[in-house]
Amino acid sequence: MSSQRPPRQGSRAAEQPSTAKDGATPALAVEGLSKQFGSGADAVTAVNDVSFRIEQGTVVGLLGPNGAGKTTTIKSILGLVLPDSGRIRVQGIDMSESPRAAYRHVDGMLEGARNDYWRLTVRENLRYFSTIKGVKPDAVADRHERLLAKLDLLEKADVPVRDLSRGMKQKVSLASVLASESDLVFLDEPTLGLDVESSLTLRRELRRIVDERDLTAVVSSHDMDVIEDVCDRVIIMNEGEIIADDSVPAVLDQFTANAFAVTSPDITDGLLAIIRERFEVVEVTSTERGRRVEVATDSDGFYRLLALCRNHDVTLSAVGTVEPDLEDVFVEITGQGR
Ligand SMILES: Nc1ncnc2c1ncn2[C@@H]1O[C@H](COP(=O)(O)OP(=O)(O)OP(=O)(O)O)[C@@H](O)[C@H]1O
Repeated sequence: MSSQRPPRQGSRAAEQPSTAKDGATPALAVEGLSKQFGSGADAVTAVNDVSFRIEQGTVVGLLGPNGAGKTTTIKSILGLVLPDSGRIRVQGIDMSESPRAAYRHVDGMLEGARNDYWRLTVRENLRYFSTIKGVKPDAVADRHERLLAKLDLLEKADVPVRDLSRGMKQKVSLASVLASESDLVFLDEPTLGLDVESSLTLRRELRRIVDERDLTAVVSSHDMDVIEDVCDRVIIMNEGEIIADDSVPAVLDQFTANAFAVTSPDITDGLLAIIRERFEVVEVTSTERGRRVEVATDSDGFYRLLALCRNHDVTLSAVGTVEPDLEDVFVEITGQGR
């Protein structure tokens, strides 16, 4: 897994060398990408001068509220949308100069699915998607078997895709993308519609396969657990622009805790009412150690809360900060929920 740390927010192509510091060509380099839909008063700028690069072996989460420009960015890279301006290079190959050579490296699964052939069996789909990428399926048959095993699809390998459950179809979609031997894959909502356990398995296997094959992946998901579990880095878009670009821990580190929690069996309804009057209570839960009250406040407020508890003879069984997760960070910087 790559440990590269990209530049902070607002990096621009002009400031970036064409190769990474260690001399390696990035798996993907997007420079000054812009796309407007419509014209005149109805014009919508979907993507506005977006630049980023992704080193080989990195998994990047692409996030943003609805209409942020994620799909337009991905579709531009996949050649499904013609950008107004900008340069896209895959493994150093310019997409507009040598599209065929560039597309050999790229594959994607859009909107939680890809066009698997429903009449073909699972195994046949994998062979088909290898073939269209110019890979001889017999040469990678062992790899396909391992992929099917990892995604728990072996038992269904000879079943036509149309006869599978939704979750299984989802896994076949993912397997087909991974079977194509592309080294840059776009996965849009890879866990959409999966139950909790299947989602967990898929996340774990996806990460393992990516590491094993040194793949580069761009993952777009409304499920922040997917991003936190699978991604090394996160790019957040809003209104067609990149507003954050950093490793997942660094993005989280930019936000200090702004919520605190106290827990005690001594927190009575009366005290809770006083706390509610003085603080913004986020959540009250019952725990084995007593009532847990979470308040949104800064550290000064937290000390006032502790003093209030002390004055009411409350013996605290737990106190602590509530660390922000990616969901909190996302809401904070985009001002919108998912
Ligand atoms: N084919 C199109 N014609 C006109 N406007 C479009 C078209 N495709 C996208 N847009 C507009 O461009 C903007 C960015 O859309 P895009 O689909 O790229 O956003 P997104 O971040 O993928 O959003 P979502 O999470 O809802 O899929 C939106 O305002 C959208 O309405």
